[in-house]
Amino acid sequence: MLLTGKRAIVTGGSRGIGRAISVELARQGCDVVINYHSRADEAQTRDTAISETIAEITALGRRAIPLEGDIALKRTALELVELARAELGGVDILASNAGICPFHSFLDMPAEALETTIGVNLTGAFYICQAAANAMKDQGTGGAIVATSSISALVGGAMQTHYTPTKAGVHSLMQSAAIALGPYGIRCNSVMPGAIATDINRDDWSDPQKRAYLDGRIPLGRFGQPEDVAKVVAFLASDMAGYVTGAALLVDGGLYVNLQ
Ligand SMILES: NC(=O)C1=CN([C@@H]2O[C@H](COP(=O)(O)OP(=O)(O)OC[C@H]3O[C@@H](n4cnc5c(N)ncnc54)[C@H](OP(=O)(O)O)[C@@H]3O)[C@@H](O)[C@H]2O)C=CC1
Ligand SMILES: C[C@H](O)[C@@H]1OC(=O)[C@H](O)[C@@H]1O
Repeated sequence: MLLTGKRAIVTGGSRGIGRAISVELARQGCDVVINYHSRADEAQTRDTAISETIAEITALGRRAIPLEGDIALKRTALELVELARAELGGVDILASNAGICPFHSFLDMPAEALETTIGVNLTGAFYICQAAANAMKDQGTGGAIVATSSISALVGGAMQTHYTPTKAGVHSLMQSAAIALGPYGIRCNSVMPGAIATDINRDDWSDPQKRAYLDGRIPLGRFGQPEDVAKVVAFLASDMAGYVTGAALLVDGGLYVNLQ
């Protein structure tokens, strides 16, 4: 195990990549505070998702402590860190992962779609990184922050003009935070997933033509699974990456480098 006895916070941890990160961190020895958030009309789906995640972690013999809350709000970040302190005695690892991507064309982008996407993906990442870093600094034992950026930090998407800048922003946040927090022994890195099969892109990829096109562009010949990303997050959070900070790691099956 890479992370025996560590205490972690994972945002957006009920489904998809965040769920896989929560479970992998537990498999590697962490207890985990898990943040999630759903619209009221999705309550049943949400409750099932978080319950399944908790059950999986409990079966591994680790603790899973859920906290529902909108990560765009600073209040949620402070509550998450307070919960980790109260229940686990502190926080050693943060996986800042929560994100949304409501696909929309550029020229008629509603202000609300833009502002919500920036709020959850970038402002939310800032607040939780700041709150966790303050706790790690106070503890005096260092820590590791791994943010979920994206291949979309490096390349664009016509239906993602509100989204790709947030992922570039998360990448940049980790670079600057690595400098600010290095003196406290806190490492900050990001993962850049490529095309990973989760709910976020289910509708977009229901178009068979788009799916076939993407399929053909991935040198490793398959879409990624959430677990492909989670393993890299666990590595970056661990002492195996003890001299890695300010780095970004593509987890994309080679998609980014495949020009022709
Ligand atoms: N899938 C992909 O191809 C890629 C994904 N990414 C990034 O990976 C991250 C995870 O995405 P993915 O797993 O695919 O998406 P999913 O839609 O499967 O999961 C999103 C998670 O984020 C949570 N969430 C959504 N909004 C909020 C909010 N306001 N506050 C707190 N939690 C919230 C959801 O909680 P709930 O279940 O309660 O709704 C859920 O746990 C995102 O940052 C995304 O940008 C990056 C590159 C590629
Ligand atoms: C949601 C998209 O399918 C997914 O999100 C990303 O960040 C990737 O670049 C894909 O576009």
